[in-house]
Amino acid sequence: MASLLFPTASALQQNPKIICFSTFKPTFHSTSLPFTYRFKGNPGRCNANFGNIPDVLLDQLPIVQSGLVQFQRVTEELPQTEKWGLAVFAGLTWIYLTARPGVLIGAVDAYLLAPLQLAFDSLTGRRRLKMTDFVIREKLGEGSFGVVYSGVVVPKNVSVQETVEKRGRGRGRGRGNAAGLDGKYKEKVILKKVKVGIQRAEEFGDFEEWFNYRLSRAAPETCADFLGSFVADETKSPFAKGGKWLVWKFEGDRDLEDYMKDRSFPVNLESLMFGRALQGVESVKRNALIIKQIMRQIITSLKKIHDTGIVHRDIKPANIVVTKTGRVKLIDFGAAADLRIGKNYIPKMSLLDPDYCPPELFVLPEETPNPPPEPIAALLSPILWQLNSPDLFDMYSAGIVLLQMAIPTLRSITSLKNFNTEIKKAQYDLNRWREITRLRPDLTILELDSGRGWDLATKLISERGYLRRGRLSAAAALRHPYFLLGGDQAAVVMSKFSLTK
Ligand SMILES: Nc1ncnc2c1ncn2[C@@H]1O[C@H](COP(=O)(O)OP(=O)(O)OP(=O)(O)O)[C@@H](O)[C@H]1O
Repeated sequence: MASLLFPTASALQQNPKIICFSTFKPTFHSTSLPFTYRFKGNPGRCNANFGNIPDVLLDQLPIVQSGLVQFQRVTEELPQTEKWGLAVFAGLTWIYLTARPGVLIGAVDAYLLAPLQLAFDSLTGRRRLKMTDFVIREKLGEGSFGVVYSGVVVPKNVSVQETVEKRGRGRGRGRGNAAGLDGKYKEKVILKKVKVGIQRAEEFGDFEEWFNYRLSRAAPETCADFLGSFVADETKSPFAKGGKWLVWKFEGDRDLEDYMKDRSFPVNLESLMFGRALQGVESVKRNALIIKQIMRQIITSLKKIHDTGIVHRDIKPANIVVTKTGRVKLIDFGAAADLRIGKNYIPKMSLLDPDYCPPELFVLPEETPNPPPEPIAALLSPILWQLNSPDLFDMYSAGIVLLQMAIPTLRSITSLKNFNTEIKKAQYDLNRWREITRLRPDLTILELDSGRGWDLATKLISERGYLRRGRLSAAAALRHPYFLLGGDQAAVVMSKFSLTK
């Protein structure tokens, strides 16, 4: 990195990488350098602060500079109207390239940041994981394409024979210390074994890896910290030679589904999220604030991933982990689709959990063709996004999560299934559902503050309206009165300053 701050004449002569953009006509130049740099007037007066500019960008500056000179020369000769036309065209192109899902930033990510990340990870050894780096603790779950385990990282100077931790005290999802492994094994991880021999499992494993790397660059705070992948080099249960494994940092003991199964929900999340800041608040209001904070975090994360062109497609409490600092993170990107370049998008294929899936079933209309090659898909993606608002798919699922958190009787699998049957009958109109339901929902939490929570729920759980819109996007949901002036944010801030947490 080179730091450029108020360059003086001598600095300009000494540092081959200083360029003053504000002027173009030459009065000073240095030829002792690989490029010829020209500056107008007194270079000591050039007072732009470039901050820390990476060398790789600085190397591009001569090209940019000469481009600007060329541009100025060309436009100088043009008549005024054409100059305006050019400016409008440049403006519209800029708007198009920066509109969601961000063709320009996507190209920077694909052609610059991803290779840089790969180079950095290779240099630091992050991409050289191997099976002997980990000891498996216990199986946490199994999906269609993978089996998930908790595990620990074997410290560098230690070699272990066993691949699976021996049973003992303190076992279980990261609780207690790593039993039998004498406390040296402090770094807990989550490992997902991609199933071998299952149709499309390997493909989904590769997609999940790709999405995790992409999000680790674009929106790292939204998802579990991805450590990389490895291929097992021998068969030693549960490893099978040639099988692929994905590894994440262990983010928390329980996911939102685990917390919601507990009768004390949402109070069981209070101390994690707010410390003691809600003490003294009346019970219903306290519950409402906890739920609002969880919902705010889920929707903020959704907004960030949607901004990158990614739709998660499997939002549900089991795919939301709560960290020990009270942060909510999204996991399981195996079903996600990047609609900027068409990654993991196959027309008419849905990989859904029917309990959380919106009525349209597909993220894009069924007649959408197979995506073209990635650069072309990327160029067309703002149009596709404007016409179809694929992000609203996740917003419906988020609405179901809100309803389940706020209405205790909707938390069991059976009652959620009944709800889905009823809401279908009510044509996905929550107000109509309220009149016909036999589930006797307690709507107290949603009815607080003049029913703001209920209003938000009705705008998330709905059919798509005119032009496939209607349902609130993540950005619009965050502007809904339910979140505006929400006391949950104030309580989070207070808990940060409180020493009693
Ligand atoms: N980084 C993590 N930190 C803590 N717990 C995690 C993490 N990743 C996953 N888990 C736990 O493991 C469970 C299963 O993970 P996940 O949902 O990714 O796999 P799955 O659904 O079983 O597999 P599939 O991808 O085949 O659907 C989660 O519900 C969560 O409780």
